Amino acid sequence: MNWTDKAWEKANPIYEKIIGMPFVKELLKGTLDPEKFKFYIEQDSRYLEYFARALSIIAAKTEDVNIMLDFIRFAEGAIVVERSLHDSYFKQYEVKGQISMSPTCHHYVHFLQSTVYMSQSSVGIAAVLPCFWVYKKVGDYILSNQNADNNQYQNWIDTYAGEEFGLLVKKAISICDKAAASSTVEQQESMTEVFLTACKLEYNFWDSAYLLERWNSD
Ligand SMILES: Cc1ncc(CO)c(N)n1
Ligand SMILES: Cc1ncsc1CCO
Repeated sequence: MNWTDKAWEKANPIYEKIIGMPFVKELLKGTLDPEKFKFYIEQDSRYLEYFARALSIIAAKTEDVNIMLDFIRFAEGAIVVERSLHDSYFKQYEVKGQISMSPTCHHYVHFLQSTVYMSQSSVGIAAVLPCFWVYKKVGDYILSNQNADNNQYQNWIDTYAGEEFGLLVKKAISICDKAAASSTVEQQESMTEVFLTACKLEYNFWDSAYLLERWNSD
């Protein structure tokens, strides 16, 4: 069994909870409160910038030039997706000025940042894998279960359920399996730990948008 098969088996209960979340269910039906989606998109824009930074750090740290190139391209892709969110949803929702990070967004981006800086590249790769894989699974789940025409969130759904994104996800999974295959058991355990933490943070990220999370002192 590949490392990613085992890791997904452990992550599956978290994924099952994610597809049962009100945020995801209402996104699927198109009934999600636009205020909640706006909150999500604003936070996601901050997230994607730091995600791209994390991917770039992995690119810089890996010894394999082919993997370096893959991660440079992933980082570019994340910035392109961020820009397209800006161009469409930010205009639609009239978002202006700098957005400050919610506690959960802050937690997630700094978890990624410290993991990629402090750990060897295989562990960094495992930490960013849920950002690819969970979104692909959720995007596909929504696409195959939705029946509403004219979903106001279709643009978002198509980004992650699309074939283009699917190819990137396959590539990230295969890089992770190769990295795990040349790692010790202890290193593989570290990979699994950060992978599961990132899956939990994906849950929290949607949850925090649904709750319009604030800092307690605000
Ligand atoms: C929080 C979060 N995780 C993953 C993705 C997809 O990479 C995203 N856009 N936002
Ligand atoms: C995982 C992910 N999410 C948005 S872009 C991206 C990587 C594509 O390069």
